[in-house]
Amino acid sequence: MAVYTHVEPDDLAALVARYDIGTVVSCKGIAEGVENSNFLLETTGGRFILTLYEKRVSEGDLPFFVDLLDHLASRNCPVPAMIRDREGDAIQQVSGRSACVIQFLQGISLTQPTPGQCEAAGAALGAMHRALETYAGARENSMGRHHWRAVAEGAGNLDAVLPGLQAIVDDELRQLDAHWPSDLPAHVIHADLFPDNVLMLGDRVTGLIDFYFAASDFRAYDLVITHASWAFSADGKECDPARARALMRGYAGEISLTEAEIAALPLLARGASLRFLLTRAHDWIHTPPDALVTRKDPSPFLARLQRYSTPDAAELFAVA
Ligand SMILES: Nc1ncnc2c1ncn2[C@@H]1O[C@H](COP(=O)(O)OP(=O)(O)O)[C@@H](O)[C@H]1O
Ligand SMILES: N[C@@H](CCOP(=O)(O)O)C(=O)O
Repeated sequence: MAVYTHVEPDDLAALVARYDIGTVVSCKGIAEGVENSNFLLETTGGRFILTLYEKRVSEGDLPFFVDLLDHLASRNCPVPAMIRDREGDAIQQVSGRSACVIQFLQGISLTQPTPGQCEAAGAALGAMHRALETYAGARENSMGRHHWRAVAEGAGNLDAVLPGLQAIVDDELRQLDAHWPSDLPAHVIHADLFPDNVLMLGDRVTGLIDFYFAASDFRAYDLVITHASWAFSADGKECDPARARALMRGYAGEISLTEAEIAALPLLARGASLRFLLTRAHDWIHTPPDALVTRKDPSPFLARLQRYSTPDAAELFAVA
């Protein structure tokens, strides 16, 4: 359960009173998620998500996320609307946190997607990338590769998370610095399109959510984040070829990767694996003991990093 900040009933009633959404019926903490405090808010006007933004979301970035979702909605991407109050404001203050009331979307977050669902997710990612090619906004990727060393240092004793991890991370950072590409197609990307951030009904994508890591970066980096999170077993040790191919096929139906992008995929995927390994290791050490949250295990992303480093890793990205 991700609830770091609690909302008093009077504060909630005052917040809801700013909107034309009726009055509060119930408000329950949501079990999924690790970054922000999320509540399922029921009012006499319907069902909404109330998000209070925590540690990794800066208040100054919120107008960018609101604008990004407006752009994607205008291009028919299945993203939730940020609800505006009577003054037209989407961003509020509650319990000392910035907060938004967000449209509730139907659908289920998957844990073990089928190949058909992977294909649909790949297609939704590709369609979103096409919509983002025309998006004028930009945001520096605060979780991008120039920040990984600082995340590693900020995490503390990595060997306490997994024995030998510090040396692995140091070596990987050196290799990625030496070989990271500099000139691939780039625009704003989602940067965290894990299965829990895609809502689906059967094989249909009903929602793309949780854009709070969205930033300017290589589109192929977004693709490998999705590959790493959709195509592997839960322990990160096995890449399922059927799921991987389906994901790549769905994406290829929307976007034709350049040769340089295809060549870079294994290295970008190592970077993506390191990025989530590091933030999970950081949170493993630093999550407050009283937070209602289930910490995420870093080790499956070490396993992915190792798989993407094997000589045949390019085969994991085959379309057929
Ligand atoms: N717009 C939405 N419609 C329906 N459910 C949502 C919506 N936004 C979030 N959720 C639910 O809340 C959970 C946590 O949201 P998420 O944005 O992923 O949190 P976090 O940023 O903390 O990781 C999601 O897995 C989903 O179940
Ligand atoms: N997807 C990341 C962490 C961010 O969590 P989310 O709940 O916002 O997707 C991970 O799995 O490490």
